Amino acid sequence: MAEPAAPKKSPPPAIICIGMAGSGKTTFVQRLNAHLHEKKRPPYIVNLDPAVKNVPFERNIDIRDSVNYREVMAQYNLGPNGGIMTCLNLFATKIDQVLGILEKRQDSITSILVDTPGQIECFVWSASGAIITDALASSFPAVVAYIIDTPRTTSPATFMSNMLYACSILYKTKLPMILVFNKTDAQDAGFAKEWMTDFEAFQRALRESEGNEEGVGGSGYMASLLNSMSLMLDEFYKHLDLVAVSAMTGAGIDDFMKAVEGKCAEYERDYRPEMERARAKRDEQRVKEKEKELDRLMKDMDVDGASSSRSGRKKSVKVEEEQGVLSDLESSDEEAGQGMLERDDDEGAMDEEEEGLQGRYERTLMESTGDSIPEVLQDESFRRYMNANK
Ligand SMILES: Nc1nc2c(ncn2[C@@H]2O[C@H](COP(=O)(O)OP(=O)(O)OP(=O)(O)O)[C@@H](O)[C@H]2O)c(=O)[nH]1
Repeated sequence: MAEPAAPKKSPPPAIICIGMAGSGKTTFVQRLNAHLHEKKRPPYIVNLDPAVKNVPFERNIDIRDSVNYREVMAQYNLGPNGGIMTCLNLFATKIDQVLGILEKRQDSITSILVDTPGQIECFVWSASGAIITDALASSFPAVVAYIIDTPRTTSPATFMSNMLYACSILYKTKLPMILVFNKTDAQDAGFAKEWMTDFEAFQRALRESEGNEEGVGGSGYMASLLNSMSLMLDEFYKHLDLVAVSAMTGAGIDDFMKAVEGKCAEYERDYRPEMERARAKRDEQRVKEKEKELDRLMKDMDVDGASSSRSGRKKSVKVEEEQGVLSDLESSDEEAGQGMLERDDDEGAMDEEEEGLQGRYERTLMESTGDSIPEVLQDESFRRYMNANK
């Protein structure tokens, strides 16, 4: 009797760490990395912050290997934020290669950790940020870990601002989200849990903050705005998990990993079907547009009636041939990981590149001299010359 097939391993979750500057994203990724290594479940790490100087852990893919932030700023005459966005745009053009590498590795890794730039809007509100998150989410259960600097969120107004930001990220990325209250070694996150679960408690805190230096309580316009926003956020909190951690001491990391498991299940149940529906709609739209364009092209070519209809047919055959060539090119472009530098196997990529150059050189020679392999290429001494010059 045939052996029952081994159960298929579910793809590793992609944990995308997003948060305000200084909230502790890098320290959190470092802590998670150490924790997962300790559990013998090493993660795969992607750094998307082109401006960071030192990253205190080993990365598998680092945006800084593909684009030089300082050079981009100088070359395009950009400021720091423009530089980060342009680096992300350049990196986004290679995202299919990154995915190729990740998919190749997915059986041997247990999670993918993605560190993002501190300039949160450069990532969340840029086209490239959306391309990168969508691409990751299309192949892996993706979860956003929104890192919050707890000691800086204790006043109702800053808490509210942070929650609104989280809310906008949730609606922008449309991915399951975990609120990670970090730095709990310096400030307990009990107040946040209370405010998120007890609307009255938050209202009380708002009233108490009346007259303090932020002046947001009381009966003014700000107070009524905060009141109505907190009502709206009450609904939003139902979709979120809250975990309190300290990236410094490692407290709460187990809770975070449990929350990730829960969110992966949510991703499979709610997000994936929604995403697949959206993708199918997009593909259908694309096919329709292509058909329309082809139709228009055929009409344009059929300008002078029957005499040209024969040549029109010929041309249409040619168009089909050209399309075939195009789709061949597209599919060969999509081959996993070509050109993208993965930190542990870039040498292999170089060999492939050189192979490709020689292949192209030989093909060009063949095209210029006819179909058969030219004698010069059959010549052993020429081959040796080519190899010596590789
Ligand atoms: N007390 C305490 N400090 C922390 C914790 N996590 C991070 N920090 C400190 O917060 C500061 C910022 O941490 P980073 O990890 O660089 O923050 P980041 O969000 O990656 O910063 P950018 O990428 O520059 O936005 C550093 O001084 C860290 O030492 C924590 O859990 N507890």
